[in-house]
Amino acid sequence: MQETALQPGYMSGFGNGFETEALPGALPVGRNSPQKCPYGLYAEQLSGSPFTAPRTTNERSWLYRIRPTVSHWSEFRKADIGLWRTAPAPEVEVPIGPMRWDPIPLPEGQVSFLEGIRTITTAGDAATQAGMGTHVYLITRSMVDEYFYNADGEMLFVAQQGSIRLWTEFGIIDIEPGEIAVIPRGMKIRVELHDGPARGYICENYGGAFTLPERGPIGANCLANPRDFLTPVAAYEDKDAPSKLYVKWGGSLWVADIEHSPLDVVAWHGNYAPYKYDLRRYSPVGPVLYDHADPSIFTVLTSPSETPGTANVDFVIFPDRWLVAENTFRPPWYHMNVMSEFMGLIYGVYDAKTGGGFVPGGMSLHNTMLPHGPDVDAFEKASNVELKPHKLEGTMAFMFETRFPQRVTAFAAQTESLQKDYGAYGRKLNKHFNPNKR
Ligand SMILES: O=C(O)Cc1cc(O)ccc1O
Ligand SMILES: [Fe+2]
Repeated sequence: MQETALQPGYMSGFGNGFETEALPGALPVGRNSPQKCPYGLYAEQLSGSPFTAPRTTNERSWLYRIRPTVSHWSEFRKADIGLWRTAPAPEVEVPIGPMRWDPIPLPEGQVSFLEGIRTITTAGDAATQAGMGTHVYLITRSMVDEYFYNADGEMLFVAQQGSIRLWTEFGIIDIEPGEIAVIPRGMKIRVELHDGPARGYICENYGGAFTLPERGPIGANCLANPRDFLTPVAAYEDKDAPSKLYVKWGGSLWVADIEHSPLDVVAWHGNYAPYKYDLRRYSPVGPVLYDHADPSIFTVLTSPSETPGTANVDFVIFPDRWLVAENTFRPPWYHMNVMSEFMGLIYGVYDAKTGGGFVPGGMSLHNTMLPHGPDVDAFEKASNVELKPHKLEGTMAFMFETRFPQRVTAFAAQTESLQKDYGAYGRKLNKHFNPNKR
C-alpha cells in the first residue's frame, strides 16, 4: 500500500465525471483503452447503467488496475449468507399493524461485516431490479484478506454507532454516526472497524441508483447540496496473500479463494463511484408560517422508478431544525400512506414519538396503508404547548420509504428486540370530542 493512500482524501460533487490517480500518469490521456496502459495496468469498464441510458442516468467508470476482475475469478462455492435476506423473501406472514424494534444488540464474539448483517425487511424483487432490503449491520471485527461485492443492489450505509472504514476499489471512505456512504452495485469493498464496535443501517437498493431529488421552486440551493458529497481519491493495494472474494448474486452468497487483493485500482475516471455525505450538512426547508409539510421536503436521496414521482426508495431525514409554524400541530399528522415506511433513529428524540420506545439504534415499520402518527405523549404535549419558535436539537431520525409493501424477515419477527406491545400505542390516544365546545 502506498504511504499516501493511508489517509482518505476526497473530491467534492455529486455525480461528477471524476478523474484520479494514485501514481502520476497512471490515467491514460485522451482515450480509455490505449494499446498498452501506463505502468502495465489493465483497463476495465464498470457499467452501472445500460450503455444506452440517457445522459442524465448514464453511469460508468473506467478502472486502471493491476489485474482485471476476471482474473480474481476462480471456482465459486456457496457460502453461509447468515441472516441476510433478499426480496422476495416470504418467510413469515407480515402482521397487519405497526412494528417497532429496540436496537439489535452487538454480539459478544468476533463478527465481520458479512457475518453481522441482520435483514429486517425486504420489498419488491431483486431479480426485477425493483425494491429494497433494509438491514442492520453489527461489526466487531475488521474483514482481513476478505473482499465483497454486491451484484443485487447498491448499498446505502447509515452509521449509528462506532466508525467504519470502507476500503473500496475506488479509494477509502470513513464514516461515523451522522454520516452515510453509498457503495454502487458491483463495487468491491473490505469493511474495517475504525472505532468500534459498530452498528448501523443499510438500505440495499435493487432499483435505480440513488440520485438527488429535484428542488422545483426551492431553486438552486438547500436540501442536500452537491458539493457536500465526497468521493474518494484513488488508492490501491498491491498485495499477494491468500484471500477470499465474496459475491452476493441472486440472493445467494458465493465465495472464491483468490491470491491477491482485488482492491488494485491505481487510477480511475468516470461518474460511477462511491461517495459519502454528512447528514448534518443538510439544509432543511420547511413551513415558515403554518402547517406541517409532507416529509418529502427532507429527501436526501431518491431512487427513481419508471413512474414519475413514485420512488423505488426515498431516503429522508429528520434533522435539527427550527419549528416556527403558527396555530399548528407541529409534529407529523396522523396518516395512512400508499408508500411503506421503515424508520431508524441515529441519535436524539423523534418528535412524533416522545413517550419513549423509539430509541437510537432502534427502528420501526409502518407498512403500506397502515395508520400511524404521534404517540399519546407527543399528541398531548404538541396540542397544548405554547407555540414559540422552538428548535429541535441533537436529533437525527431517518426513513427508507418505498412504493412496495415491506415483508419482515423471520429474524425480525422472532428477535427479542421486537416490541410486543407497540401495536397498541394508538389505542392510548384519549377521546377529546365535546359537541358542546368548539
Ligand atoms: O410517519 C412518520 O413518522 C414519518 C413521517 C413524518 C412526517 O413529518 C410526515 C409524514 C411521515 O410519514
Ligand atoms: Fe409516516
